[in-house]
This record gives sequence, C-alpha cells and structure tokens, in this order.
Amino acid sequence: MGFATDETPSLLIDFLQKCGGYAVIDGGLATELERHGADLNDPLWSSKCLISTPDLIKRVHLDYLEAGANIIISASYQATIQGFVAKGLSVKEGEALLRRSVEIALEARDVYNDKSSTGSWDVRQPPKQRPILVAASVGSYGAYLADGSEYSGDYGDSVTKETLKDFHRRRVQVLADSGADLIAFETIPNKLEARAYAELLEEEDIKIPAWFSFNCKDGVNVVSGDSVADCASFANSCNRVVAVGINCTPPKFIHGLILSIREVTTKPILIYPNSGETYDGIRKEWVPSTGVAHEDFVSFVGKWHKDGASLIGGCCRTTPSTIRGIAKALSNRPVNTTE
Ligand code: MET
Ligand SMILES: [Zn+2]
Repeated sequence: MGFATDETPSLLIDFLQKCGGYAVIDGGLATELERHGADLNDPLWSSKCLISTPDLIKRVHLDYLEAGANIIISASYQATIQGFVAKGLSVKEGEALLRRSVEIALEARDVYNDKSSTGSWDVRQPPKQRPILVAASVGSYGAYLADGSEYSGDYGDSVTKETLKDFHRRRVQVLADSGADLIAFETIPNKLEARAYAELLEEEDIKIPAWFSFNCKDGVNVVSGDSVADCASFANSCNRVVAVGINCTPPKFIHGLILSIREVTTKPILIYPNSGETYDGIRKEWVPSTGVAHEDFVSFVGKWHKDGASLIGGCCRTTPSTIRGIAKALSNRPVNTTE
C-alpha cells in the first residue's frame, strides 16, 4: 500500500504505552441501547437512535467510560448515507448524522474527563486522566443490506471491490473529518471488503488511522470462508491500519484466532468478542442462554492478553459489567509474568 502520514503508525503504539501496555475497548453498543429499551428493529439498527434518542447513546458511552473503557466506538456502525436517504432524509442530513455520531462520543469523553478531574483536593497533583480514544465505527455493506450477508460475507458475483468502495467512500470521508481519533472498520465479513477499505484509505488520503476487525465463524475462517490468517496478513500490509483483530465472534474461538493472527502481524492485536449467544436472523433476536456467563467471559481475558491481544473489549450482548470485569482482570494481571 502507499504511504501514510508519519504519525499514523505510531498513534496506537503511543496510546498503548500511555495506557500501560494494554487498552480496554467498550462493549456492545446496539445491544446495550436495546437493554435500555430502544427498539432497533429497523434497517438503521442502532443508528436509528441518532435520530430518536441521541442522549441515550451518550449515556451508554458514559457507562462504558465509567466501567473503564479506553476506547469508545461511535454509533455509526449501520449509519450510511444510503440508509438515511432511504428513510427520506437528504444527503446533507445523512452526513450531519454521521458527524453527530462522533460528536456524541466526543461529548461523552468530555463529560467523563470533567467529572474525573473535579473532586481532587490536591491542586499540586492534578488527577491523572485515563487516555481515551474515540473510534468512528464503519460496519460492512452487508450490515446496510440487513439481509444476513453481514454474517455470511456472501455478496454475490455482482458486487465487486469497486461497488464496495463506491458504497463506503463518502461515509469514510465524512467520518475521517468528524474529530474521531481513528476509524474502526468492524465485523468485516470477507477479504474483498477489507481490500476495498484499504484502497479507500489510500485514494482518499484519509488522515486518521484505522483498525480492521474481522467477524469469524470458527477458529480459522472469517464468516465468508476466507482464512483469517490471509485477511490479517493483508491488514498487516496496509500502512494506515494500526491494529488488526476480531469482533462479534464467540469467546470460544478467540484463543485460536489470536494465535493465527500473531503469526502474520506485527501490529497490535484487538479482540472484542460477543457474549457467545446465537442471533436468530429470522426472528431477529438473540437466543438467550446460548452464550457464556459474564464471569466466564472475564475469566478468559488474562489468557487472551497473554496470547498477544493488547486491545480487549466486548461486542454484542456484552455490557458495562463485562467491561468493568475486563478492566479489572487486566489491571490485576501479574507483571513480568514468565508463564
Ligand atoms: N460497535 C457495534 C456495536 O456494538 C458493533 C456491532 S457488531 C454486529 O453496536
Ligand atoms: Zn457485535
């Protein structure tokens, strides 16, 4: 790939150093909004709340910050200009909502920082602020289609890399200029879409770095059947990509996946698994009690970190309690372990 700005590759390395070698990513956003009563049965999914309940989004971001997150991800996963236009909004209004998704997260960070810097009596020693990044979420083309292809990675032969680039181009430009610290390309279902993202980052000379996070169906392959090693190795070759990993995948596959990814990348590895519950795409609901208990999820964290993941959080159906548990597990981990 081409050349990024000089600072791009080091942004996350510097951040991780400031955080003490690891960072906590937030938990599920959409499913947490749902837990608070939002009805997301809509092609816009969580992005519907950008219109209906922006304050609830801010509250959930704040809950994750209070639980110990170092990275919060905006509510733009399923926010697309095409999706907003289909709802009757103008392109301008759609772009404004994309920007708004990031502003809400930035505002939550400000509120959190203000809160944590007041209450200190000792003026000589201002309290140390926890480093926090805001990532602008980009979900896949399949997420926009809302036809299950988000979880199959199968777009059919008529969808080419160019189709995907055209689909994402304006959205990525708008999010890159929104004040976010990085772009989180999430739940990537196939290698084709990762290649489209990488080319877009270069062609549009995107000034903020990105992470690539794939959606896996087992311990070896992303949901389309492309090998995760192949996808991660491709991500490793992109200068503007600062971390590579996996999200919205059951915890039971994560150990094996980290081992495969670390063979092919020198970049920080990120993982934010879902709760392990299965999603019934026909009934459009999660099947309860198919996942792992919150305590079990948290008990894997030390191992994932030892395996080589330095950014750890949760995806769908994880909650602020999960994130609090992850933050605690990582801060209690033994220093200089030889295990
Ligand atoms: N960041 C998104 C969310 O938590 C990821 C969704 S994965 C289907 O809502
Ligand atoms: Zn998810």
